[in-house]
Amino acid sequence: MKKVGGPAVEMLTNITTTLGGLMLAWTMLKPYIPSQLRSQIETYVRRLINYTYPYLHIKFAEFSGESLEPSEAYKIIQSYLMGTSTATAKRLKADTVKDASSLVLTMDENEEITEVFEGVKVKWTSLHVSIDNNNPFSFNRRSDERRYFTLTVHLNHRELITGRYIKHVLDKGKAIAACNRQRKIYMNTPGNTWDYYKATKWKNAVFEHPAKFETLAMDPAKKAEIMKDLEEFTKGKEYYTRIGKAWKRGYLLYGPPGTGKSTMIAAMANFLNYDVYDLELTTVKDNSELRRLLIETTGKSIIVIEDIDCSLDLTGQRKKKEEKKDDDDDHPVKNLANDEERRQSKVTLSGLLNFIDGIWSACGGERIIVFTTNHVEKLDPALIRRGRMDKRIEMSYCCFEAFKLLVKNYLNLEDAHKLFPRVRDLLAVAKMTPADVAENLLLKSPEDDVEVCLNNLIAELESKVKEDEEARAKVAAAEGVQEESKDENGIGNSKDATASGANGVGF
Ligand SMILES: Nc1ncnc2c1ncn2[C@@H]1O[C@H](COP(=O)(O)OP(=O)(O)OP(=O)(O)O)[C@@H](O)[C@H]1O
Ligand SMILES: [Mg+2]
Repeated sequence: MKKVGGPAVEMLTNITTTLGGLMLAWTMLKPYIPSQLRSQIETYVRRLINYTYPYLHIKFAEFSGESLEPSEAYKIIQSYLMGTSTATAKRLKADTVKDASSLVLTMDENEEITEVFEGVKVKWTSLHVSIDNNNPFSFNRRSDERRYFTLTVHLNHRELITGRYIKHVLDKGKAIAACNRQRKIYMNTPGNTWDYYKATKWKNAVFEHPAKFETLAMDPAKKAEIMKDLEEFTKGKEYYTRIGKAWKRGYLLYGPPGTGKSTMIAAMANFLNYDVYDLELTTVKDNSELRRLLIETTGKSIIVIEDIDCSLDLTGQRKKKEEKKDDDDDHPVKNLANDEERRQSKVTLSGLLNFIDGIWSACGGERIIVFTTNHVEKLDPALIRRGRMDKRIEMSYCCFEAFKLLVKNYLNLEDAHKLFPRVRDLLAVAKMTPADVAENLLLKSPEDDVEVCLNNLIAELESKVKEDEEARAKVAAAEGVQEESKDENGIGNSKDATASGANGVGF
């Protein structure tokens, strides 16, 4: 790259200074010059400036065209400049608040900063222009004010700046914006189908769930695999583009209540720094409302449909008839509560599948969709087939490793305890969820200590083992009665077969 130095720089600086003086004089004289002559002079001056002025200006306006939304480029540059201006600008302003605790500082209006990129000096100016507005009733901020960022650099470096530098600014700006933004949880609220403004809409709140993978009690190898999978997904933009697949990933979390499915979703959101859209399907009136809601979701988000088996009748007509009775037996409360909503909602399985498959390609990407269920066997295979649900994660009963993590979280106990071997033996046979184990590890009174909590847990595990044994004995007894009745009807049973084999009597 050719650099201008010595006398050339001096000459250009002189020209620039002279031009600056002339422009000031022009601004003062302008009102006294007839308009026709004025426009002619302006045209010649502009030509002269373009010919001699050695700098390139790139302007980024806050609002472009007729858009009511601030321009994406402006917002990204604003974030980018937060990093540089905090260190170098003399006048800063507090712009937004992160996590309700720390201020995010940005360069003040009409302030400028410089930085050096690959040895080239770059100047950023933040401009705020107020425009006289004759309409006293105007509520539109845009008609009164204009904000810009201007990038100034020597013309010699045009290629570097419009290529590598701008890319660097956009990449870094996006990363800073993601880091500084307040994460939100969005929930869809019931609305009125006939009135657009009262239709189901996303309402949001700041997302501050404390769940982390570090505190999630589950098999460590499984946890590490999930974290790796998520990490690869976030870095996979190029990969997804290359293979021509939308940048999304589907997770199905299944397992009994209290095994940590919802906690896992919160941990995922915190790990990835994503927003969460908690989609309550029972309040969505029909497929078109569902489509609108999904289109309104933004990138870097997790879209969650909890208890997919109870949300809607998404198991298809075929299964509906066969399993209607089973469903009612398994979820008496959920089914009664949702019965009315199910009748009203016209969201269909195929509607949901179409939107899951179709929407992503239209709306960019970086979205994760998570379904949770307590009854994976009841879901229509179409809903959870590979490609739609890329990863199925079973959240299971508490194992010893998970227990050790819960003890560390709840009782601050990192070392082994003399009661651990007993807990290990019991957990190997008893089915207890992490939620139930955690409940026993909570200190409920000032006298409680580690030993009291562990003894409580052991007592509950023992009674659970006993209950399970009794239940198994009952089932075995019932099966024995059935076997006997088969014998009486002259049908052979397995015991006879084993006995004859043992006696060496063959064919
Ligand atoms: N694996 C786990 N690790 C740590 N805490 C857990 C775990 N599982 C459950 N918990 C604790 O139990 C509570 C309930 O768990 P959670 O709501 O995540 O269960 P769930 O599987 O979503 O249940 P449901 O099927 O009823 O929705 C959580 O608030 C958390 O404190
Ligand atoms: Mg849950």
